[in-house]
Amino acid sequence: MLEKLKEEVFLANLELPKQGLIKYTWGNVSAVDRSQKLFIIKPSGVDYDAMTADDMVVCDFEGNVIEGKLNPSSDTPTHAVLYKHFEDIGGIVHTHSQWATAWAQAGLDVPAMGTTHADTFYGPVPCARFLTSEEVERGYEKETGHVIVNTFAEHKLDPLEVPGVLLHGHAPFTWGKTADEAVMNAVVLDEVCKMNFYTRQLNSYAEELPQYILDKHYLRKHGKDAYYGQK
Ligand SMILES: O=C(CO)[C@@H](O)[C@@H](O)COP(=O)(O)O
Repeated sequence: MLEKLKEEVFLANLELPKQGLIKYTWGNVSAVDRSQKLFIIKPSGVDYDAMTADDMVVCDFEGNVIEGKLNPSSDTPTHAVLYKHFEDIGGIVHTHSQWATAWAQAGLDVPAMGTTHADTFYGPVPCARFLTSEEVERGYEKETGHVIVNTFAEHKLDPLEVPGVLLHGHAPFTWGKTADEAVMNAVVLDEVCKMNFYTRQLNSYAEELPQYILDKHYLRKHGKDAYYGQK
């Protein structure tokens, strides 16, 4: 069942260590099949060198395992909530990549300081609040998903325009139309966190990108009048 998508998810997971986004098993990638209301995610805590496409786990939008011999990622309930509420996304990534995690631990939104940011994220990437002890008690990973969804609702953000978030004290989640796009967005987010850090070291008063440059860069790559690349 869903063999092609399993292969895609497996390969996207292997990209995380290749891109230097994770150490050990500190991350996960999933992708969804909207027609079947099912998603595929990597198994929990399995060494990337030992993992095969056949180890991928099929889950429903409640996080129940539908097919697979291994336990799914511990973050499966978060992915399930995001697929349920962000109806246009096709893939999700969670990492503990160094630079984005440093910003998450600092509890800072990631401002759009340059066009590297604007090519992918149409505005600042928000840092969602700490979970409360009640939320952790109620269901840590599921409530993590709800905190992300509520953060986007409060900031009136479109998850396709801002395809990522930081969680205070934790790390980033990114997403995209596919698992590969979600991985690319995780790479970009980590890079812009690093660039922003250095920018603020060089000039703590460095300004955020003016709105018209943010518009220009985001919209030339995305949206109906996009002209970047071979469109
Ligand atoms: O956030 C964490 C650990 O803090 C987990 O996402 C990470 O270790 C990945 O766990 P899984 O192997 O996907 O269960």
